[in-house]
Amino acid sequence: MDNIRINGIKTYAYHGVFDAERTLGQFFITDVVMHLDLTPASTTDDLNGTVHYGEAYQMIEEIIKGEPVNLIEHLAEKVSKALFDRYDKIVGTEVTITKVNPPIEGNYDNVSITLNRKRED
Ligand SMILES: Nc1nc2c(c(=O)[nH]1)N=C([C@H](O)[C@@H](O)CO)CN2
Repeated sequence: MDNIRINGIKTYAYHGVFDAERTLGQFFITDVVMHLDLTPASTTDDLNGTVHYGEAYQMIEEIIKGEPVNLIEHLAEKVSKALFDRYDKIVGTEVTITKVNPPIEGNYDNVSITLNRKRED
């Protein structure tokens, strides 16, 4: 299946279980894969045959900057649902959210979760 990817959306936001995360905030990186048939766009050279990734970016960024939630899993679910609701052409999504510097002691680079979702008809 063809796909459109938006990679490395870096956003400062206030999601997390702990009070400190809600008050201080932290950086989140969001990577999105949208599965759809790109043949209409690739054959006609018409933007109407695909998803405008600039518009999708704005919507995703608004969600990440929006109402704080506890879990990055829930945040990813909100992004995925919004993409399906806004774009009929999308048949599947992969949303990865990374906490760049979470308040967890240890030697590691970062933490992330990935949700894979298919359109339910
Ligand atoms: N699976 C998850 N585990 C944890 C999350 C999360 O979003 N998903 N969040 C936290 C805290 O908010 C974290 O930032 C610091 O421990 C804990 N575990």
